[in-house]
Amino acid sequence: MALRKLVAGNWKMNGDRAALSELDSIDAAAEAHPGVDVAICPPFTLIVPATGRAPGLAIGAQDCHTAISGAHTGCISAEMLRDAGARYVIVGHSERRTDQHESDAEVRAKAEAAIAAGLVAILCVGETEAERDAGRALDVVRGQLQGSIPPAGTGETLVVAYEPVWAIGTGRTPSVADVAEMHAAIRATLGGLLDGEGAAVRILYGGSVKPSNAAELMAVPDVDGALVGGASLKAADFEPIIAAAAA
Ligand SMILES: O=C(CO)COP(=O)(O)O
Repeated sequence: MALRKLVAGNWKMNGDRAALSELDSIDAAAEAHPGVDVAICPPFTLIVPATGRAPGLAIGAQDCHTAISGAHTGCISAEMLRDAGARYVIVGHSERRTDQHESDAEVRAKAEAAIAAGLVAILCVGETEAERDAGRALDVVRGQLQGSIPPAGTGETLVVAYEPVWAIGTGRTPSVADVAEMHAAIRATLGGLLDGEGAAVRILYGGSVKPSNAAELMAVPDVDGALVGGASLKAADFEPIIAAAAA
């Protein structure tokens, strides 16, 4: 089943108000390709101005807390993100799994909080280079999915992003055959965890997606879009990726 593709940009800890000018032509590119969903996940500080500046784009966040509110200094809840105008939130990014020691159980709780707040959770999984070299990539990702997929997730509320850690920000990508093998394994695992809904959950590829490789990645079976880091910061790089997803 061909699912509607989603191209999401993760700005990570980059961007100030001046950078929002990039959204003008990204918004126009999204409008020019109505068959593709386009989202930008800027830092928290830019969510409100981003929604005001680019009403045609879906805006997302890069993390949320597991609780709705309370004594959690410095944290942001999914409800707050929804109130700010966000529609998506990334959970379980490998940078947070490493830097903030987030576990699969915590990632699942964040995804559940996001869905309860009416957001779409983009849940990230992916193996390290050592795990791939040891032949464990499929097992590692299956384990992450089993530990973190919310059982109530549907095609409307949940997106999975496969991001091999060693491909993030390195310019390296897995072979098309390796991406195909992993996405097929993720699809099968989702089927086991979510029954019929597993076929409706979009599976994005992320890790050094750029204009020069987007077309071949988007053509891989069960690649339902991309989660893009560095190449989402500049409209000139992001627009061709949107176009590749639309082709
Ligand atoms: O981590 C990523 C997106 O979440 C990928 O980052 P790059 O596209 O910069 O490799």
